[in-house]
Amino acid sequence: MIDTFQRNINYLRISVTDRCNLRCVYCMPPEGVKQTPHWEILSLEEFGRVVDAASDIGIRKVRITGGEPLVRKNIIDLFRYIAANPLIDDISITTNGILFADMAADLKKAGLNRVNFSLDSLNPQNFKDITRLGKFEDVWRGINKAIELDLHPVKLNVVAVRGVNDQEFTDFARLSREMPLHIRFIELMPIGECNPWAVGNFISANEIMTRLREEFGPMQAEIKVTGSGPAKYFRLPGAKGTIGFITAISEHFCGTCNRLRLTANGQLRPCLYANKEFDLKTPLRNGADRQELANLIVRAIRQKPQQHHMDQGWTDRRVMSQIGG
Ligand SMILES: Nc1nc2c(ncn2[C@@H]2O[C@H](COP(=O)(O)OP(=O)(O)OP(=O)(O)O)[C@@H](O)[C@H]2O)c(=O)[nH]1
Ligand SMILES: C[S@@+](CC[C@H](N)C(=O)[O-])C[C@H]1O[C@@H](n2cnc3c(N)ncnc32)[C@H](O)[C@@H]1O
Ligand code: SF4
Ligand code: SF4
Repeated sequence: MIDTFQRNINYLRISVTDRCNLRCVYCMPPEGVKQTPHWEILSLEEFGRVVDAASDIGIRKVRITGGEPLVRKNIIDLFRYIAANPLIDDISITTNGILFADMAADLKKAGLNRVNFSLDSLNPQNFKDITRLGKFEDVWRGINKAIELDLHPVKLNVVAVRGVNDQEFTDFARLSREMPLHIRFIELMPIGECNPWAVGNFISANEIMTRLREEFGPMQAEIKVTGSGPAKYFRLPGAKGTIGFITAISEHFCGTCNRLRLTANGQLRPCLYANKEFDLKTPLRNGADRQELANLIVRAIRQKPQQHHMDQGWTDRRVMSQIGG
């Protein structure tokens, strides 16, 4: 569906749980966030009904995220359900990768097309410090499994944080030379847990680019890596993979925004950064049919804002793990 600002909204991101097996420093406090009661979280069947209705009004791509989507019980069933919808042509996941390796083959069989891993450090100790709970080797095994199973393009999300992983940017770039990985540096957004800490530790994509050029020389702009997101890609000479930038702060991409978000408790959120949400849980549980749900989704899309206002601070009660990144 085309929204008020002539953007084609064809991408739905679903946060299937607000729970997570890690506690990344920029995303969650050490004790985790207060969990939503079980009954408030949509069932897999309810998520499936929303996807069906959304596909009727033009959603073609679905990303499963969280919290950590792979901690959700029976999550593979949801992939299988979505894959059976002939209108959906791309099913992807954003995961911290801890549980991925052992589930990869089943996920692929159920319909997963591709995977984005969040990995902020290539150094096992630094990785542990950032995630508080994670083991680097588990994620690394997952990444290799994704390559082996041809879940291409395999992307790595690296949230850039000054004093935390900026000493590793060149290592990540080197990795893109050696392996068929698309490594995306994400500008830290002042959301939830890391606001206002994020402001002091922010590194712009421009600064990262300058550092990489100093080390590797000019990079070639890459026209397209399969995906629905806002990253811009470059390639080092002869590299198997690419380097991408997600410039949510320094150069926002709201003008070409194509997405909607559904939170784990059934709220449709037209913009990551605007706290306006549309309740789908109540109608779902009151027996709304596919057409009624589709009408509600249309109503939400009509109120999608033109752009974010991150400069005005974060006033939402939600944190990133509840919105799905
Ligand atoms: N401001 C803003 N940031 C976003 C948006 N979508 C994604 N991001 C940021 O980009 C990060 C990576 O997103 P992913 O979950 O990997 O998905 P993607 O980049 O849309 O996926 P592809 O389809 O593979 O391009 C997110 O965690 C956010 O930090 C958005 O709509 N607005
Ligand atoms: C919230 S996580 C959910 C999925 C999964 N747990 C994971 O980490 O991939 C989705 C993405 O949001 C990113 N993220 C979380 N907080 C962020 C912030 N404040 N600024 C930018 N990206 C953030 C994470 O790095 C991750 O790539
Ligand atoms: S970024 Fe992902 S893995 Fe890290 S705490 Fe947030 S939800 Fe969990
Ligand atoms: S901040 Fe909102 S409008 Fe801008 S790209 Fe993200 S979701 Fe779209």
